[in-house]
Order: sequence, then structure tokens, then C-alpha cells
Amino acid sequence: MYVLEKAPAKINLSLDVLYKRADNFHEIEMVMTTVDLADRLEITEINENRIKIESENRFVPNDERNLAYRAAKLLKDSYGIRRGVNIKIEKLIPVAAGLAGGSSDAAATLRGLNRLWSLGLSTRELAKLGAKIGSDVSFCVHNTTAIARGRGEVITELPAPPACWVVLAKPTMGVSTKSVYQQLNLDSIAHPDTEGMVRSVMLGDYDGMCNRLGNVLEDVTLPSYPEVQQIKTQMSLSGADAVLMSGSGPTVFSLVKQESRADRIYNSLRGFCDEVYVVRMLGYHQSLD
Ligand SMILES: C[C@](O)(CO)[C@H](O)COP(=O)(O)OP(=O)(O)OC[C@H]1O[C@@H](n2ccc(N)nc2=O)[C@H](O)[C@@H]1O
Ligand SMILES: Nc1ncnc2c1ncn2[C@@H]1O[C@H](COP(=O)(O)OP(=O)(O)OP(=O)(O)O)[C@@H](O)[C@H]1O
Repeated sequence: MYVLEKAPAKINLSLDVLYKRADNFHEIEMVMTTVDLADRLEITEINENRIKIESENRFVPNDERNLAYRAAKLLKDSYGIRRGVNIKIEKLIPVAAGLAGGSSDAAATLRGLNRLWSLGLSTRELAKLGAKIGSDVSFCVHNTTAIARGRGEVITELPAPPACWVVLAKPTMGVSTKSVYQQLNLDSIAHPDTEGMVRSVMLGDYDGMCNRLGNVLEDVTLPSYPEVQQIKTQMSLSGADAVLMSGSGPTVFSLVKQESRADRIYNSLRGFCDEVYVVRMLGYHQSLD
């Protein structure tokens, strides 16, 4: 028996940090959605009572450090499951990119094992478990468009944003999320209009959504990595409707209505940036088979 699960990348349409909490995490408010760039997981039952990870990507650990491993272990331990699985991860999302690739793999593992082991857990129950693995995992379990609050685990689903093309570009370096949060100066934040972003998404107002893209973590990552600003500038010059860094970076995305413009941005970045993708926004509940 096996199940297949898609694990899509996320982008943050807005990301605000409200304050630092006593537990050293930051209280945040984000509007997030998923894009059509996804890892593919094949989860197969094996005869031994253990979790095996298979991945050909040299940046992805194939042991207990893998977030998919941690998700499987958490589910096994929480529900006393004495069965084993092999989790094969076809890695298409760039690693340490600000696209929540690892978190999405963990979420896909929770969804997949819920089916494989017929656990009957609801999305909310899986999302609650996911929060124990990482702040982005609950959102990834929902696998839709949503507002995320708390440290990222308090999810309110939203309708899909207005349809558009998304061009993603990841510079070569990876960025440590922890270090970006640590360096953020909370006194000088220009807070994005989260409420306005939510309204724009709900109304299907594409221009409103473009005008309200905002990510306070750019304050840290942009000055540290000039390549990120260069990509933003290049995308704007090539006709993007709006441009923003995703998560803690370094991936930058642009939104465009016209496919021809998306192609123009893609072509303008090739040779200058190794990993560039033109994808669609998802944000609907996906058929995961
Ligand atoms: C930047 C985002 O990706 C935006 O979606 C998330 O906020 C980060 O989500 P994540 O990578 O799943 O984060 P975690 O693995 O839970 O935390 C990594 C580190 O980021 C910092 N962190 C994370 C989330 C949060 N609300 N406040 C924080 O300060 C903490 O130092 C933590 O040790
Ligand atoms: N399944 C996985 N896929 C990718 N990286 C993983 C995975 N499991 C563990 N990791 C580790 O997690 C680190 C961060 O990877 P990931 O691609 O999830 O970062 P990210 O996209 O910046 O995450 P976020 O946007 O949530 O901050 C990697 O350097 C890698 O060592």
C-alpha cells in the first residue's frame, strides 16, 4: 500500500511582526497562499517498524533531521502505530529559500499517513500536531490561502486570491530564518496593511492585492544580501505588477496578470539567477492524488 501527496511551496503575500513573545518566538500576522511548485512524496508501507527517508537532494537530510521524518514519528508516537514507512521525497522546491519546502513535506506526510493508516484526523487536528514540528507546518497542512497568526500556527482560511502568474527567483545563498528574526529591529517596522490585504483577497481585487504586498523581514534580509534587492529591481523593470521577498528569503516573487510579461521577467533573470520558475497561484484545496 502506498499514498502520493503533493507538497506545494508557500508565498507570503503579507508578513507582519507584532512583538517578541516571552517564549522568544515572534507574534506574527501573515497572509499566505500556495503556488504550483511542489515536492512530491510517495509514502509506502514497509515490513520493518521504522521510518525511512529517501531523497536525492544533497541539501536534504535523510535521517531524523528531516521534517517529514519528524512528522511521521510524531504521528506514530501520538497514536501508538507499530508500522513502518518509506517516505520518498522528490524535491522540486528550492531548499532554505523562504518557500517552506521542509514544512510542506512535513504537512504532506501528516496528510498522507492520516490516509495510509486510516486515522480519520481532521485538518485542524493535523494542523495542531504540525505546530509541534514548526511554525509554518499548520498552514501547510491546510494547504490553501489563509491568515496565519500567533507564531504562525493559528490559521483562518481565506478564499483563493485572484488568479495570476507568479515568477519565483531564488539567489544561490540560503537564509537562516532564526537569524533573520533575531536581527529584526521591532522599533522601526513599517507595518503592512494586513486587513487591506485580507479584504483584497476576499474581494478578488488583484490591484488591491498588488498594492498591499509587504514583508517586514525584508528590513533584515535586503541589506544583508544585495542580490535580493537586485532581483526585485530587475523584476520591476521587466514589467512585474508587484514584487516581494517570501518569508525570511532569499526567494523573491513577482505577480503578473499577463503570461507574456511573466515570460519576459523569466527571461530577464536567466543567466543572472540559477533558480527561476513561472508558476500559477493555487490557494484552493488541492486534489492531492
Ligand atoms: C518566516 C516564515 O517562514 C514565514 O512564513 C515563518 O515565520 C518561519 O516558519 P518556520 O521556518 O516554520 O519557523 P520555525 O522552524 O518554527 O522557527 C525557526 C526560528 O524562527 C524564529 N521564529 C519563527 C516563527 C516566529 N513566529 N517567530 C520566530 O521568532 C525562531 O527563532 C525559531 O527558532
Ligand atoms: N524535507 C525537507 N526539505 C528541505 N529541507 C529540510 C527538510 N527537512 C529538513 N530540512 C532542513 O531544513 C532546512 C530549511 O529548509 P526549508 O527548505 O524548509 O527552508 P525554508 O523554505 O526557508 O523554510 P521557511 O520558509 O519555513 O522558513 C534545510 O537547510 C534542511 O537542512
